[in-house]
Amino acid sequence: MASIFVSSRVLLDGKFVPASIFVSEDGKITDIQPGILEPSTGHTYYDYSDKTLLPGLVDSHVHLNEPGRTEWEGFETGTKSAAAGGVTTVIDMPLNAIPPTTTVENLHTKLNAAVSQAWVDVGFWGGVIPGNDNDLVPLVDSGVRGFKCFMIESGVDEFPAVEPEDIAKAMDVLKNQPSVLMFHAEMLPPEGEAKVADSASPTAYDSFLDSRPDSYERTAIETIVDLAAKCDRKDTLNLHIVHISSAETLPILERAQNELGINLTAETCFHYLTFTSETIPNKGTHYKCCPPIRTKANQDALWAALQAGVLRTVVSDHSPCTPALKDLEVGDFFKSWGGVSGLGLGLSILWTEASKRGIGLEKVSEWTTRNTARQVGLQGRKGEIAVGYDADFVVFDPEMEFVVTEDKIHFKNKISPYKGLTLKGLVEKTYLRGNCIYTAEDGVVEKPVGKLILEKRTE
Ligand SMILES: NC(=O)NC(NC(N)=O)C(=O)[O-]
Ligand SMILES: [Zn+2]
Ligand SMILES: [Zn+2]
Repeated sequence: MASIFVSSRVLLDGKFVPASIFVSEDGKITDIQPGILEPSTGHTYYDYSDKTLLPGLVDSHVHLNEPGRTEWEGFETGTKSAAAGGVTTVIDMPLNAIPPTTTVENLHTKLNAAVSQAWVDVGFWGGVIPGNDNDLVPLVDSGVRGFKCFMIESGVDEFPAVEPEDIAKAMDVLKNQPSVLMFHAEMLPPEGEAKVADSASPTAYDSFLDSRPDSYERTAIETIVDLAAKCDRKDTLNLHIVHISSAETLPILERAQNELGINLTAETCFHYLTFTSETIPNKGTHYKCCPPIRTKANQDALWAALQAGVLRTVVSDHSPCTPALKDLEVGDFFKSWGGVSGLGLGLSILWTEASKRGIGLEKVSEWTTRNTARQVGLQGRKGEIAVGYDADFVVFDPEMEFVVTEDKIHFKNKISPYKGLTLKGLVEKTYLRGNCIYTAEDGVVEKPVGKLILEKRTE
């Protein structure tokens, strides 16, 4: 049956207004009326008149690791934890599953693993590695949303880093495609690897921080911008930097965006906006990620860049592993796997921090939902409450506080620096294409109704 959702606070076009949303049987928004309408015959009526209704989040950077490293994460646990956090769409990264998503055949191996295990809608990134330039267009045609490459070792052997020549080739192939080329932007600077004192303790966070300095990120992004500036069709080439951690990159991004005419967007992550290096304990390897979490002053500059629009999206970069690989007992930052787990906690995390800074929930939604949907080419379908869009909703209580205890964590390995924090803002219910997929009382529904997103991008 068709349905009506009503609320006094619906996020419509960036503003909270009272509205009634009509949803068709197949889960599309067919009409939006101002104000709170009465129930009408022929419609199931969902009364959230005292609640806040947001569009379902689109987390464009998650590693689900299945098949091949399903003990790290999997489609079932990953998408359930997304559902529990109001995330109705995730886009899976091309690495850490075996095989990596670098050929159409490998994509199909992943799709076979994902099918009937999607509690939310799942899209896929492809990967660029040395020598797979002939695989890129077939992957675009098979529906990948774009491609990630590494400019430094990725941590897994089957996903090697690219050289500038490989990037130039990929730019040339993708410049006329409806796609986006994305970069793990850390690269050794001309002076070589950062020197960490022999006496530095491997369990001290500062030793790790010193080993991945700002100059790695600056060097990578300068290289990308130089290569893009040389591309003959930079007007049709979409580029994106994943997980920006260093504020020293911001002037380079701004110049590329505003002066060089390069279509370059960039994201940062929940953890860079929440944690600071000054307060990470020694042996705290659950905070280890690459690039690393930096200083408080650096973090303030990332917040300012979001508000200025230099950074446009905030994502989880959920990159989990098994407890043994985190090396928590010894706490050696150089041996531990790099990656922070936080899938599904993002809305509450970001709202907790934003509200301390006097930033509205409208902005939080824009960065995690509307802008991420655009980045992955799902504008017109995901990321907003608007006619013609999927009826993906979060019923959110912005005032309710909760402690992140293990029972609130739905991902497979419950290792996370967010554990124990008090967060503000509770996801009460999540709807995917008009179907309730999560309630705070009863948890995630039994049967998955998520779809694999494989339609080719249009831009
Ligand atoms: N192999 C990885 O999953 N790496 C990830 N690891 C992080 N961010 O620490 C990433 O996205 O680069
Ligand atoms: Zn990365
Ligand atoms: Zn990642």
